[in-house]
Amino acid sequence: MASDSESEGTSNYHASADLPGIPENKHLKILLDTTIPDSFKDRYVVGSLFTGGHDFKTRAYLKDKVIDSEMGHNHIAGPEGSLCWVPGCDEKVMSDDQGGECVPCQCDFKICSDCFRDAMVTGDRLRLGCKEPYEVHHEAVVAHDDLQEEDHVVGNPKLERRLSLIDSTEPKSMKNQTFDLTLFKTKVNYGYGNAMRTKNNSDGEAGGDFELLKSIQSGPITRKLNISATILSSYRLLVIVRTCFLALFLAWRIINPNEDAIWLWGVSVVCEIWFTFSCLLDQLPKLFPINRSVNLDALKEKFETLNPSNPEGKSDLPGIDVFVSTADTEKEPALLTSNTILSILAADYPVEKLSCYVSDDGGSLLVFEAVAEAANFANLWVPFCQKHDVEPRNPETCFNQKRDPYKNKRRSSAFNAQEVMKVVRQWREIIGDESVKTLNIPKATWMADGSHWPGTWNVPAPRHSKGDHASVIRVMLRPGSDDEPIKGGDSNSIDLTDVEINLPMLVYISREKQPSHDHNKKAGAMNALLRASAIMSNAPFIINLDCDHYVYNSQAFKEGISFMMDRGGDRICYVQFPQRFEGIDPSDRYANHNTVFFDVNMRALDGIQGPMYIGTGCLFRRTALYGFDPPRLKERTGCCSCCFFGHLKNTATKVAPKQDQLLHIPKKFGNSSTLIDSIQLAAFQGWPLAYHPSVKNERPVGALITPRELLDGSTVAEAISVISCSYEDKTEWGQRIGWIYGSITEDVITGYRMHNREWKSVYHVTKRDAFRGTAPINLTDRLHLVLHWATGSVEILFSRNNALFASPRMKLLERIAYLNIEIYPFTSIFLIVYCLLPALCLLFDQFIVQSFSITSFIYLLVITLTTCLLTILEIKWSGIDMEQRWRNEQFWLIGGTSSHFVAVFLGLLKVIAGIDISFNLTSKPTSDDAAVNKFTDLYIIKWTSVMILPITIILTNLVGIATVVF
Ligand SMILES: O=c1ccn([C@@H]2O[C@H](COP(=O)(O)OP(=O)(O)O[C@H]3O[C@H](CO)[C@@H](O)[C@H](O)[C@H]3O)[C@@H](O)[C@H]2O)c(=O)[nH]1
Ligand SMILES: [Mn+2]
Repeated sequence: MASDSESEGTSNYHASADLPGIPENKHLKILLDTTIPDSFKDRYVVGSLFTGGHDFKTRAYLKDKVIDSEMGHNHIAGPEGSLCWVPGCDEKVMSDDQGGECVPCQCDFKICSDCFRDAMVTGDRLRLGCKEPYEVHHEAVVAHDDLQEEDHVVGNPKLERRLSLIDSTEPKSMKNQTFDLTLFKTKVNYGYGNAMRTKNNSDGEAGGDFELLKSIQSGPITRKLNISATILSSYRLLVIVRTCFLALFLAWRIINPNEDAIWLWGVSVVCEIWFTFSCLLDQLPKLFPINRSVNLDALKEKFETLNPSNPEGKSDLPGIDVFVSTADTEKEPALLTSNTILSILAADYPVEKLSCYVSDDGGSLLVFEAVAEAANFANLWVPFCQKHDVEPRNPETCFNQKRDPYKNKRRSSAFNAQEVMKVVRQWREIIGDESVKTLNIPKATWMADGSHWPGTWNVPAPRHSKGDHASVIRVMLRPGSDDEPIKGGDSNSIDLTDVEINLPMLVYISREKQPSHDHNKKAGAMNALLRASAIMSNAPFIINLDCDHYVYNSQAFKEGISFMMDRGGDRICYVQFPQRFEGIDPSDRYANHNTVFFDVNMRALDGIQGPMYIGTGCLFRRTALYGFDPPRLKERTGCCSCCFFGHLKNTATKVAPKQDQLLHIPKKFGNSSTLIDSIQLAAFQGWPLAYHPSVKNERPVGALITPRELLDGSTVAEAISVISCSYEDKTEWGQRIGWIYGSITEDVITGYRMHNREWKSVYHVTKRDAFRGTAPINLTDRLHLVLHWATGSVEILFSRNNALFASPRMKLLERIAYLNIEIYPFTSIFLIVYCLLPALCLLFDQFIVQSFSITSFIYLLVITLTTCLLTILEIKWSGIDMEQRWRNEQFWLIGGTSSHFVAVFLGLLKVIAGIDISFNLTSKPTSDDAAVNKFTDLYIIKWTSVMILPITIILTNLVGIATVVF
């Protein structure tokens, strides 16, 4: 038995055998990492469950059998023979002709042939141990033959690059860090795994390099497709005509008051002015719509093709960390999450560059096990998809499986019963039957290996309930370690010969929760993942998916990355894909597809500064999420054709972030120095390829072909420390960094903040839907969803994120679009009044009706006519379905007279009385619901107070008509 104190102080990470409160825990073995060389540690990462948090000690629980199986894994060297000392490498040390170990430098730095070759090939013969250059007579010591083939590269001075290493042996101290933000400087050595060409060589080598680069530049990867000029000009003309008409009408209205019923006149004029105003806000941002297309062949040519800088044709694409959020197993079935995870793992992206992080806010063992099962199944599923080009790569949709195997069959429940019975039996033997009843048997939730689940228990207990549990990290699939893809054989149940069987990294994360801390819902969960992933994989790009949105198009990741890697891509903060839904009734009765928003408004915004961020299906640039400003370059041409006023403004070359911002970086980001150190690297890796020596913020070809570092235990332990609930105390997380807190529609604000910093975003409608999700189809749930969004909008209007206060950097039309989103719920007030007017007139005085209705009639007629024409043109340029467009209009009236009005009410309640509004998680339909009772859900009408108003309107109008008729 090792007591905790024994290992304390020697390391911030230790694996413990003694889990308190676990009887007869024979499965677990003591492991003190201090006795284990670095290179071994990573092997324990996959087998260990890391827990910790605010006042929990960080621990790694490890199982015997895991060690055994890991040791048996064929691409991990056994304990015999020394291993390479290069951080992250676990290859055997180079051997000489006689098979004995050989060390290429007198400093005795042990190195494997691959790392040695890398040090030579990348052109820098820096000795890794003593930092002196290696001698050039390397052929003598390297046993590998293939080095000879690359001699031309080694010998080519033009390709010399500097390989820099972050000294990982240095203790990870979190204090006394002076932050040197070389983020946007050009002469920097970026961390391990990223060779950086030295610039400004005296003999003009850099110029030579760019000659070489030009030869592989095959034109743009992405293109903007303009909408047909005839359609667009008629659209614009119509908008102008309509605006003029409305202005004239209003003027006439104001000049000619109806003396008989001045109240009626006043009310209707106010309503009409508002409608005109909101109509204008809605219309203006739609004047410059665009479409986009991606050329994946060009991407491949630039990033995955043989060239002198990339002699093996390895992928030079940047990494992507995918975040999946889930929070409640009742409303979000674990099977749904597993399917989403599998679709991500099977996406067509280089495995060594892809990681998937699952955030489980419920801390549920069920989700944990589901992720583990998914990881297990991925071994078969991912190569299978690759071999047979399966689409979509979500097993459930693919096989159209009809039931949820997890339903009513919770492994943990069965296991609990077994464990409890065991304890009862033991006690019976010792102290007879009677007293057993009074015994206090722990109601823990047990894991399959006999340990307690550190998260939420089936029978909640202190420190083990929703909202109160330790943090948990478990690496379910370890990152690919080899630079060579591992090809499968046909020993499996399916023949995987020549199919790559390496898998992306998969990590289960449940952040720590305590009742004393606000967890900030999804935004909080995303920020925890943002930090943990920075430490564990630090991909420069992040894709955010809700658990119910899966990858429907395996090329989607590459398509998104194309925009980031194209010229000018360094100024893009995110690429948003449309939300597309499955399981919606064919007639789309309640406009669930939201086509007008996704195909008209968002496309139009894309032509200004960019679409909004809508919570899921979005590819982010990590540094944009960190709250940095975009780089501003004066030599940009041709990339800003979309900007309305943009051309003139962007001439100043400012280095971002500002100097005074830099000094406070550690405080803003919290005290993990690993996290802070990772920022520069993420920025550099996210830049597009250099195409001209004078252009800054671009990276050299081949900088990302080196394999990434392997994870070790202390890294995961560091990741545990950044997901504790106290980490964000006194930092700017949620204020200026990461997903923004305090709003029920955190997504809109998070995107808005980026646009406010002058970042641009891109909207990409792929031919085959990139992602697909679910949406509630019955009226009640639909109205609640609308209520959720509308309340969020009202809330933003009354916050400092109001678009009226936007910085001058934000494009005017973009600002108008955000303003439109913020005020649209208010239209409901005027709409309701306007709808009630005719009925009221009928009830009171028929003469008034006549004078009122003639003018209103003209007004409504023209509005309707122009709207119809505009709609037809919109349909022509966005290609949406006529019927769906009509549904949208219909539902706008339903939502507009109900949810929107309640939203205004709730929003004002919050602003004036400070009463907080909370929304429940949206229930996701299970496959059962969808398959067995197709769309019966559609007709379910549950009573909701939201419907009071539309019903009142209908009744008043009916009564009005009745009084006239009878
Ligand atoms: O405490 C929480 C609450 C929610 N979630 C996750 O957040 C996602 C979105 O929640 P959901 O209830 O499905 O929201 P929707 O009603 O679908 O909301 C839409 O609008 C929200 C606010 O604008 C966005 O956050 C969502 O991404 C977007 O899909 C889900 O994956 C949840 O698991 C958490 O991780 N932790
Ligand atoms: Mn959702």
